[in-house]
Amino acid sequence: MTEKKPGFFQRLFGLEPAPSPAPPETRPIDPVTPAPQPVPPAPEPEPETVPETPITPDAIPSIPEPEPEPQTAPPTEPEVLPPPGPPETTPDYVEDIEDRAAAARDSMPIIPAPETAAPQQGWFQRLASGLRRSSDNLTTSITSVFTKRKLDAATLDELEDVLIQADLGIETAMAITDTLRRDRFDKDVSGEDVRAVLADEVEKVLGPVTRPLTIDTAKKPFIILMIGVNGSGKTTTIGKLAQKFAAEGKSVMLAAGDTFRAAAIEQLQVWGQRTGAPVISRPAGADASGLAYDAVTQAKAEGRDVLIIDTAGRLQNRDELMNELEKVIRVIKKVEPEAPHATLLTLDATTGQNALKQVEIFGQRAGVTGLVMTKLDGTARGGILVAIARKFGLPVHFIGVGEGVNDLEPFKARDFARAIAGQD
Ligand SMILES: Nc1nc2c(ncn2[C@@H]2O[C@H](COP(=O)(O)OP(=O)(O)OP(=O)(O)O)[C@@H](O)[C@H]2O)c(=O)[nH]1
Repeated sequence: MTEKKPGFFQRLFGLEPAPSPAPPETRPIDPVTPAPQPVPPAPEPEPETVPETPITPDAIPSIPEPEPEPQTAPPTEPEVLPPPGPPETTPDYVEDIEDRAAAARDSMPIIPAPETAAPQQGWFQRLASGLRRSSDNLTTSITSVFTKRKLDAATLDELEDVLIQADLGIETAMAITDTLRRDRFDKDVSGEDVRAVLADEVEKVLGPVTRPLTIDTAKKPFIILMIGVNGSGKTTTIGKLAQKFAAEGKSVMLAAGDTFRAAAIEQLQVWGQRTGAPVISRPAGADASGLAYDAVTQAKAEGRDVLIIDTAGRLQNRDELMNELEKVIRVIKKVEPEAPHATLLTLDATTGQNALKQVEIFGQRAGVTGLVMTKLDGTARGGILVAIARKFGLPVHFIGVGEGVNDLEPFKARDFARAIAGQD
């Protein structure tokens, strides 16, 4: 192996970014507002000027919150689990919350699902344009490294740096430079040759994690638990998935398990309205595990095909919040011992290296079965998916490249590899 330049690892690890956006340490509890606002019409997008986390007007906005009342500590978890069927899960109570949910739904305007920014484009075009910041970053750096015609050791070192800084991970960076060293050392090599090797290597890593989310129709309902840090895209992804499943003719129920934020409950109710899926909810501040219990009980009773349970965003290092998540899972298992049938971790691609930590801790605490990476359109750090795939080998089910309803697609290794390497 070639000797590294001084300060190489220091630069590498010194570059680790803080997770973004930084979620609040305490959670506000909001009064429930009656109905969401209609989404404004979409202006034309400007791909060249995508901000770090683009919020397009045609997007599903996170419904703005009223002035928060700071709360110093999240709701505490009781030491002992309530016996099956806590008071708030009695049939009367369930009926009551359903009536209230139905009344709330009926009073809402029908809000069409936001379209993707460029619906006329095929998925690969949208993926490529979503990943443009990542691929431009890589290809520009690669081109600037390959100024000499013959491939030498210094150029390979520089290339390795570039690949690591693009968050691909040390192993993948080394695999790429090793291939070039073996096949092309002291030979003419162009940026295009390097991009081809990059695409092949990325595809090799991502191939094994490309696994679609399969809904087992024998499970009624198939229960999906959506988890992740604050703002990683859980609720939006639930909406997009609900839309997909509904379009496949499945009967879907949603559970507004992010009981900390009134806006998150409303956001889910809007998605329920759009997709025709009933939403089980409780007022903000209610116990999330009790809500999950109600939702599973009701979805079972109604013979729903799919139940998707939202959860409050939580940082992986907030132990008490991770305990609460474990409790939600335990309570779900009381009604349906094999559930959740899928526990999906949403990862915001813009968080870069911190996503590795999120996968590790959420995996340990909540038994993540698959990943959804969102916001690949808002970052130059899309390479992090490669590092995550190599390190954890967890299935990547979906990726999101925008806020529109069609901007979430099943993950495909070859497409991703070509797009990130800037290949058409
Ligand atoms: N650009 C872009 N934005 C996205 C994508 N997915 C979600 N978003 C946006 O990210 C923001 C946060 O999404 P939410 O779905 O509210 O995230 P959450 O994880 O439910 O948030 P909490 O409830 O705070 O934990 C919203 O503005 C979404 O529209 C994506 O793939 N691309």
